[in-house]
Amino acid sequence: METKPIDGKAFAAGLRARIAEEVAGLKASAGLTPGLAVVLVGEDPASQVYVRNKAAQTAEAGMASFEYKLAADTPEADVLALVAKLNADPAVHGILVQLPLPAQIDANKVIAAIDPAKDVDGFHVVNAGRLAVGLDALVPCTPLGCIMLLKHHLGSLSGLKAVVVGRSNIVGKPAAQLLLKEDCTVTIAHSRTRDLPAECRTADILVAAVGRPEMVRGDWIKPGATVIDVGINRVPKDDGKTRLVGDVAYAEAQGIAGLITPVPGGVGPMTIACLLQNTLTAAKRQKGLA
Ligand SMILES: Nc1nc2c(c(=O)[nH]1)N[C@@H](CN(C=O)c1ccc(C(=O)N[C@@H](CCC(=O)O)C(=O)O)cc1)CN2
Repeated sequence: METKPIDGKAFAAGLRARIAEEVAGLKASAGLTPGLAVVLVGEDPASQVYVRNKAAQTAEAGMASFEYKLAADTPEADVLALVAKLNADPAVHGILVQLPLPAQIDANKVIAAIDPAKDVDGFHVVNAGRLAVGLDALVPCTPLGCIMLLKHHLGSLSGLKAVVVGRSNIVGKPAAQLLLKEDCTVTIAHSRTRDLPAECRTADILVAAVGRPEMVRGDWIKPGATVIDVGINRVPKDDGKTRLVGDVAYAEAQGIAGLITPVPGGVGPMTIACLLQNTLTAAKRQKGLA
C-alpha cells in the first residue's frame, strides 16, 4: 500500500491566505483590525522561535501583533497583572501565554486569569467546558489543525474509529472532543492503557500526542489508517546536531498507513495558522460580527 504524506505546511499557508483576505475585508467593512498579544516568559529556545513565528505570521495576516517578553524570573503576580491589562485593552482580541512557563508560575492560574472571550489558545476551563457540551468555543489550536487536515483529506469522519494516544489538556483531550463532535467512535489511550499496540491497531484514525520520540511503531498501525503525528521531539544525530522526529516511527509506517502527517511539515504549521483563525473568530465575536 502506498502511504501518502499530508502536507500541513501547504494547507496552513492556504489557510493563512484565506484569513488575510478576511482580515482585509473586516478592516474595510467594519474598521476592525484583530489584535493578538503573545506573552513569553523566559528564554526557552523553542518557545522563542514559536513566538517569533507567531508575531511574524500575525502581522503577515494584516492583524495587530503585540509581543511581551518577560525575564525568566518574573514573579507570577507580574504575569497576572499583564494578563489583566490585556483583558481590558480593546485593541487586543486574543491573548496567548506561551507554554511552558518557568517553575515559579502556575500555568493553570495564568490561564484562568485570561478573559475566556480572548482565550485564543482555548485552554480556559470555560472554553474546555463549552467544547465538551457542544457549545461554540475557542478550540485549542493544535487539535483544531488536526481536525481540519483530517476533514480535508477524508471528508466525513462519521462512524470512523479514532484512537488518541495522550491525554493532555492541550492536545489529547480536546482532540478527542473534536473527533467525537465529528461522530467518530473515540478512545483516549495513554501510558497505563493495557496492550496499547493492540488498541492502536483498532484505529481508522490514530492521533499520537504523547511527546515520546517514535513511540508508535509501524506494527501498531492498522493497514490503510490515517495517522496524525502531533509529536515534535528533538533527538541527537551522529554528527552532534539534532533532528526533529514525531511520536510515530515514520519510516516504519510507510507501506502500512494510508495517510500520515510528517514531522516537520505536518501538524506543526497548522498550530499557528489556527491561532490566527481563533484570533479572527474572537475579534468578530467581540464586535458582534459572528
Ligand atoms: N500557549 C501555547 N503554548 C504552546 C503551544 C500552544 O498551542 N499554545 N503549542 C506548542 C508549541 N507551538 C506553539 O506554541 C508550536 C509548535 C510547533 C510549531 C511548528 O510549526 N513546528 C514545525 C517545526 C518547527 C521546528 O523546527 O522546531 C513543524 O512541525 O513543521 C508551531 C508552533 C507548545 N507551547
